[in-house]
Amino acid sequence: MTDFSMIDGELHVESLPLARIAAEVGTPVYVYSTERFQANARAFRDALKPLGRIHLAFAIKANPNLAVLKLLANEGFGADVVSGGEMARALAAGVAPKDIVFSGVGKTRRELVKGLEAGIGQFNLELVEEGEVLAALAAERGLTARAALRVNPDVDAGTHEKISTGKAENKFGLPIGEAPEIFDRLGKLPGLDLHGIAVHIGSQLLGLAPLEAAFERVGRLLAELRAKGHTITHVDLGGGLGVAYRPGEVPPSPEAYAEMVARATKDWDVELMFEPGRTIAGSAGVLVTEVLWVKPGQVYPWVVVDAAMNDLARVALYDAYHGFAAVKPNGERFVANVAGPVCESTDVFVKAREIDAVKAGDLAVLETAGAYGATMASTYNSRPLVPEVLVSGDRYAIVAGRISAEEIMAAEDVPDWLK
Ligand SMILES: Cc1ncc(COP(=O)(O)O)c(C=O)c1O
Ligand SMILES: N[C@@H](CCCC[NH3+])C(=O)O
Repeated sequence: MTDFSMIDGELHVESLPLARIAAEVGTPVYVYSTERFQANARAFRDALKPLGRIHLAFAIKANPNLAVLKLLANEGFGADVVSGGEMARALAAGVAPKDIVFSGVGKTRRELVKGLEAGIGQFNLELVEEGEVLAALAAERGLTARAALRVNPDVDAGTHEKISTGKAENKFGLPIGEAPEIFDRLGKLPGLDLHGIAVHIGSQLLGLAPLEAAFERVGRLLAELRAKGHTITHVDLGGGLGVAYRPGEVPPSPEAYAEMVARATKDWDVELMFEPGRTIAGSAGVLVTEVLWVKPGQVYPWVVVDAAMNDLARVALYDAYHGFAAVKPNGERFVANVAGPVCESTDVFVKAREIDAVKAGDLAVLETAGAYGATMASTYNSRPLVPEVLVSGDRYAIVAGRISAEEIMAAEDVPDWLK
C-alpha cells in the first residue's frame, strides 16, 4: 500500500505530505485516500464475487461525503441509507435508485413516500405497521414496494454494547420467531412485494462466529417461509466487519468472511445483499490535528490538540481506540494523555498510552478515522464543522468545506418577543 506512509520522515497520504494539506486547508481536517477507498472496496467486492448473485450497498452512515459516495458508486456499490437525507445523498452521488436499500427503525411516512417515488430497490421493514403503511402508500400510487423483513436473531455480536444490534434487547428488527406469522400477514398485501429477509447484528465485529450463528438462524427461517409457500428471492446480510484500530488487532479478512458466507448460505438460492460500512471506509481516513499545548499533568502530560470529541466522537461515545501518531516523528516516545479543547472530561482521545513525543505546534493524526468520523461530528462548544479532503496521487480536493460557527449562527433566529 502506498496510501498512508512515511516518506522522508514525514507522513504522506498517497504522494502528498499531510503537512502540506494542513498548511493549506488548516487543522483539524479529515484527509481521505482515494487509493485506500478503492482498495478496500475492490477487496470486498472481489472476495464476494464467487458467491454469485450479490448486491453491494455501502452503509453510507459510515461516510456520507458525496465524493466518497461517487467514488464507491464507480466501484459498483449501491447504498444502504437510513434517512431521507442519506437517500438524497445517494441519489445525488449518482447511485441508481434500484441499488438503494432503505434500512432503519423509524422511517417517517414522508421518507417512505420519497423512497417509493424515487423507485428504490428495497425497504427493510422493522415492524408490521410499517409494512402496512408502506403497502397502502404504494398501492395509492399504483406502485409496488419491494421489501425485506429485518429480523432480530438474538445473537450476541461480541462487540461494544453500544454498537450491538442483534440481541433481543436491542431496538432493531423483529423477533425472528415471529417472522413467519408476519410474512403471512404482510405477504398478501397489495402494494407490497415482501421478497426477502434482512439481518444485521452489530458493528466492529472481530470474529465471524456470531455472524455465522445469525445466518444459520436466517437459513432456518428461509426454509420455513418457503415451506409455507412464500417466495424469497433476496437475503440482506447487513454489514458489521471490523477494522484494526489497535496494534495487533486482526479483523476477519474479506476472503474469510466470504468463505463463511458461502458455507452458511450454500442452499439458499437467493441474491445475497451486503451493507458494509466501516470495512470500506475506516482505514481510508485520518483526522489531522495540531498540538496546541503540552500541559504538565498530575500523572501524565496532557497533549492538548485542536481536534475534539465534537469532530471525532467515537472515543467519548464508545471508549474506542484510535491510534495517535506524529506527522513528523522525532523518534522519541513518551507516555501521555491526548485531549481536545471541549469542556467535557470525556473529550480525551488517548489515556496514559505511549505515543510519539510531540510538542506545541507539531502535527499529528488520529488514525482509522474514515468511518463514523466526520459524519458524527457536531458543533458542540460552537466549534466549526471540520473540512474533509480527498487525496488522489499528488493532488487533493476539499470535498467538504469548513463550516464556521458564524455560518451556523446565521441559520438561527431570536424571536421578536426576546429582542
Ligand atoms: C442496518 C445496518 N447496515 C449496515 C451497517 C454498517 O455496519 P458496518 O459499518 O459495521 O459495516 C449498520 C451499522 O451498524 C447497520 O445498522
Ligand atoms: N457509530 C458507530 C457504529 C454504529 C454503526 C451503525 N449501526 C461507531 O462509530 O463505531
